[in-house]
Amino acid sequence: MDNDFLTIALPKGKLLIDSIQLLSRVGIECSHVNEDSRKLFFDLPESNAKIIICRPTDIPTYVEYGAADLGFVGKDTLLEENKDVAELLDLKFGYCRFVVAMLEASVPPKLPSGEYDLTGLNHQRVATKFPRVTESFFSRIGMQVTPIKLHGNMELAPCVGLSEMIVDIVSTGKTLRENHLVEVAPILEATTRLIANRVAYRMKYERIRDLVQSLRECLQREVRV
Ligand SMILES: Nc1ncnc2c1ncn2[C@@H]1O[C@H](COP(=O)(O)OP(=O)(O)OP(=O)(O)O)[C@@H](O)[C@H]1O
Ligand SMILES: O=P(O)(O)OC[C@H]1O[C@H](OP(=O)(O)OP(=O)(O)O)[C@H](O)[C@@H]1O
Repeated sequence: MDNDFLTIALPKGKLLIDSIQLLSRVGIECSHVNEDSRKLFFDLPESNAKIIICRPTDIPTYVEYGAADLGFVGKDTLLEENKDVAELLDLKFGYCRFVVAMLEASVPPKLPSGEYDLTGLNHQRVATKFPRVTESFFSRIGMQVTPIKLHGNMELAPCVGLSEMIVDIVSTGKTLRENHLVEVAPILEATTRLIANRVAYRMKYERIRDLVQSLRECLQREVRV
């Protein structure tokens, strides 16, 4: 094993461009990497590294099995996939929030604290791409729900009677508004994280430590600017 060589898994989709820009800024020049071609891996001999492009939800799996030493992944996906990987750094980009939402017409009353009273929704159905995060949130507030796993367009589910609620990512809030949905509870905030395979983290410790340090310094410089 070349303990200086890194295979880095990047997610196609919303997080790809920021991931490429950040890596290029810390000396792993990969600005030619893109998802427009069908090419899924890119050798970077000058950086002694390789980039592989994966579906965002598959990144923790590639890293857990060691097919990639490192991966860039949203905290939402990391929590949902629950793989045995090391979370090394919050990369700060790709900010989004997880919320519970439901149709405007069915929102529950509010408590004196200003929060919605969700207790009347016990045992209801929740459409989501994130059943683990959903169950864990509701069990934390003493409720049980039935998650219905979907792969996209969760907002449709309450509109057609598939579920009473959804748990999904909100960024601008436009998708909720356009489908007459209202946020009734925040769950958590997510940003992109750097994760590592646990064995690679030990075997390639110096290379990974130096990269983490460069990323940290780069992120701190950005905050100061
Ligand atoms: N509207 C959004 N605004 C900001 N970040 C988002 C938004 N939606 C998703 N994200 C973040 O980007 C990550 C990847 O989202 P993207 O939509 O590119 O892929 P996906 O379709 O969810 O993944 P997959 O194809 O594996 O199901 C999410 O896990 C989340 O961390
Ligand atoms: O608050 P907004 O800015 O409207 O963003 C929220 C939308 O973004 C995500 O969907 P995405 O575009 O990733 O589509 P998908 O559900 O098919 O993955 C999420 O699932 C919401 O539908």
